[in-house]
Amino acid sequence: MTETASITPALLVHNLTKIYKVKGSAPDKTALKGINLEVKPGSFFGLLGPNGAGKSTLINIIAGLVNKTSGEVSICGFDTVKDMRAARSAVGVVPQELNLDAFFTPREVMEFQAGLYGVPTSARRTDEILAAMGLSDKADVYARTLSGGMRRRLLVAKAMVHRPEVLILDEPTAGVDIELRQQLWSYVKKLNDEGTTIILTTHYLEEAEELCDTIAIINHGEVVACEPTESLLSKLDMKNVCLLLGHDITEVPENLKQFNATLTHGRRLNISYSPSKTEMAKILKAAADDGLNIIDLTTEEPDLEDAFLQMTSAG
Ligand SMILES: Nc1ncnc2c1ncn2[C@@H]1O[C@H](COP(=O)(O)OP(=O)(O)OP(=O)(O)O)[C@@H](O)[C@H]1O
Repeated sequence: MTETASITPALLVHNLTKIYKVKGSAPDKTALKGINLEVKPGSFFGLLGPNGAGKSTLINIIAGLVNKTSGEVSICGFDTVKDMRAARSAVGVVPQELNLDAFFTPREVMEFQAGLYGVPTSARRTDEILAAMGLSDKADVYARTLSGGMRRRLLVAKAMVHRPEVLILDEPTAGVDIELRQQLWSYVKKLNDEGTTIILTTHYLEEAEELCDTIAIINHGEVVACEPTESLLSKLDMKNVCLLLGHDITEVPENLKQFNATLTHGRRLNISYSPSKTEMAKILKAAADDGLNIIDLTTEEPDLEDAFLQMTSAG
């Protein structure tokens, strides 16, 4: 099926600016410099960027917690200002802070939230969501007795109460151990498979690489990249090759020095190169001219960490 321009984006951000007014003589802080973003419905979208890049500001504007300075944001076609109620019902946000009322139980948190969003009792899924988050046996204990990981999962459960079409997860796995992280992801993936659009901010690049079909990188309040994960990675003009030798050497041989080869072990040479500028055949010829006996060769593609560093190092 060909995509048509008429599909309503899950999230549309147009020319969005945020300037924080700072008290006193300090200059105002521009956190977002006219950014544009489009998230397709059903996408698993990653929002990455170094600390202070503007991710939280963006998420808080989408969630209606921070006022924008200029520009437009719409969720599933609803403008966050003109159609505020509809926009808010279309989105669920899992915040970074573990802000839960200590004297509510998970069941009460869920029921209270369902009430706030007007979810009829017959349509509530408190037990189902708590079970999916591994919280069934904690459903009736005070939130203050829950561990950090459990609180995080309760916040995810809470954000899902009104079945939002778009779920935003702001650093959801910070402080969550590996096993529970897997559990969280399997539930979030299931929601995504069922059609929920997921927007994720994370510092775990491998997590974004594994989960997200599209990734935006934001730096200094600007979007520096936004494209399908695979094409983002394939654009990186960098590859690593590792040569395993049949004999020990003590230093990088003469002909391979031009490729900035490094000796990581008596029999292992690593070379990073740009495929567009250097042909592998040239590296192999240099190695042969150096009289090296290569018994094995492995190549490595760049990962998201490389992309991230490359895209954010310019600023
Ligand atoms: N209330 C505020 N008043 C003034 N400046 C602010 C305020 N909130 C954020 N900023 C500034 O705006 C910029 C963007 O901050 P933001 O929290 O959105 O970044 P971030 O990408 O979410 O970072 P992190 O990954 O650390 O959460 C930063 O320079 C920050 O200091």
